[in-house]
Amino acid sequence: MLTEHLQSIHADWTHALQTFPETIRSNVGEQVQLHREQLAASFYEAMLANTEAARYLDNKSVKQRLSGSLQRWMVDLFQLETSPEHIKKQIQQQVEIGVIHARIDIPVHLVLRGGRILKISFNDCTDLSEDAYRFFRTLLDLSLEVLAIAYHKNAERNTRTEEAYRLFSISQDVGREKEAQRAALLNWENHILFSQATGDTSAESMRLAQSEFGLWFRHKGLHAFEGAPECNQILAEIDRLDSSILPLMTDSSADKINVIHDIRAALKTISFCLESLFKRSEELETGKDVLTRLLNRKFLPAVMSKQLTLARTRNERYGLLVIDIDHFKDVNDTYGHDNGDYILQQVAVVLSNSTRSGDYCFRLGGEEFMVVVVDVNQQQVLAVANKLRETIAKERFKLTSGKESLHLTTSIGVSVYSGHPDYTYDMKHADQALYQAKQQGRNCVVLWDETAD
Ligand SMILES: Nc1nc2c(ncn2[C@@H]2O[C@H](COP(=O)(O)OP(=O)(O)OP(=O)(O)O)[C@@H](O)[C@H]2O)c(=O)[nH]1
Repeated sequence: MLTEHLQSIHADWTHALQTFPETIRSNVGEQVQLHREQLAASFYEAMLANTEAARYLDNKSVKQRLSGSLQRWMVDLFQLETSPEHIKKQIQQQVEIGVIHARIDIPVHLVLRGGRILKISFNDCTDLSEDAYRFFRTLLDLSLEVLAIAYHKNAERNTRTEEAYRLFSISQDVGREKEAQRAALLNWENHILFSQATGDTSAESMRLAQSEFGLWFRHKGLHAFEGAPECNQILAEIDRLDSSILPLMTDSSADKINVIHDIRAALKTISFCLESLFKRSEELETGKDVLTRLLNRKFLPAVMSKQLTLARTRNERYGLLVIDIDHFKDVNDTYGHDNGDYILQQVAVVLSNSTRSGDYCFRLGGEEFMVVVVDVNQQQVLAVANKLRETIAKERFKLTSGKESLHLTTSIGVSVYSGHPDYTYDMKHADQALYQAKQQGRNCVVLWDETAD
């Protein structure tokens, strides 16, 4: 589903394809195809000459990857196809590019500058009718508009998450806040019961939304926990209590015992949601995965952008190890989930103890971990990966009974910083190498092969 903004772009895109005759569109498409190398060359020449843009680029990546991607993007953009599905696909592709720009943090003005360079170069290397140039500019502008929308949305989301987190961690002591809000909710319940007993049931003084808890939740909690699904659930329960259940307190035909039960049940749901929100925020506050105490995924962007800056400015390369426990499902199936959890904790300890203090150990999720090995070359990363694999294979992992133990093996996919400004690019390669390690029979290390891409 396209958002409202993108739907209007879809309409404009369709209109542009309908307005310009096929002869013009096909002519422009052919010229883009013919001059793609030259267009990409002038684009990157101008970008590399710009100090700000050059921070995101280097000659090797331009030659090996970026120039080819830019050429493919342009040729794709000027395909002759005009079906609504094709236009939708085109728009979605531009959205994906905008999301990557936001992740890499490439400012929009540089993207616009790129668009301007392409327009000038296309003019310089072709000799076409004014209508053809107009078509070229229209489609390029539509694409840039989508890129900017996607960029803005994602950059804004990142900032909002950070803001919410900051607000919470700066102004609150999470542990104390949790206790205070639990107590506020309990106070409200006591207040309701007391009002019922004394017959003082004026609706306004009883509304949960206006209580200390309600005010805190609506003004601070919602902001701090923004985006969490429990927020809507709490809001819905507050609303249900205030608008449907509380009025029954003054309704002489309602069964008061049932009303009290309903209030209790709603408060229980709210408490439960609140508990899980706080639990997540404690995890967020420390940046640690609750089970293993390793770093959680949330902190990947922060850590990786620091590493990328070091790689760019000080030429300190890093390696990524994506580590997956082999046949972990069998461990759960044979010894139960608690033992599975216990083993994950022990694997995390081995990872922490076997890496240097400057390295970063993440739990990516489930039984998959990642180590960012800092300041290394390819040979050193491979040595670290092999040492880790051997250490884990030699270890005896205890079961919760304390009596038995078992051996485990791991498969490890390795990639080395490639110069790409988007860290997910190298992570994807480490993932692909891990897949190969599993294919090769597990309990092994595979380095991502650059020539295989
Ligand atoms: N105990 C426990 N198990 C988990 C956790 N997260 C994921 N798992 C389990 O990890 C297992 C992963 O299984 P698969 O993805 O099939 O992989 P595998 O059995 O390790 O097999 P290969 O990776 O192919 O060697 C599943 O059984 C998940 O339920 C967790 O937090 N605790």
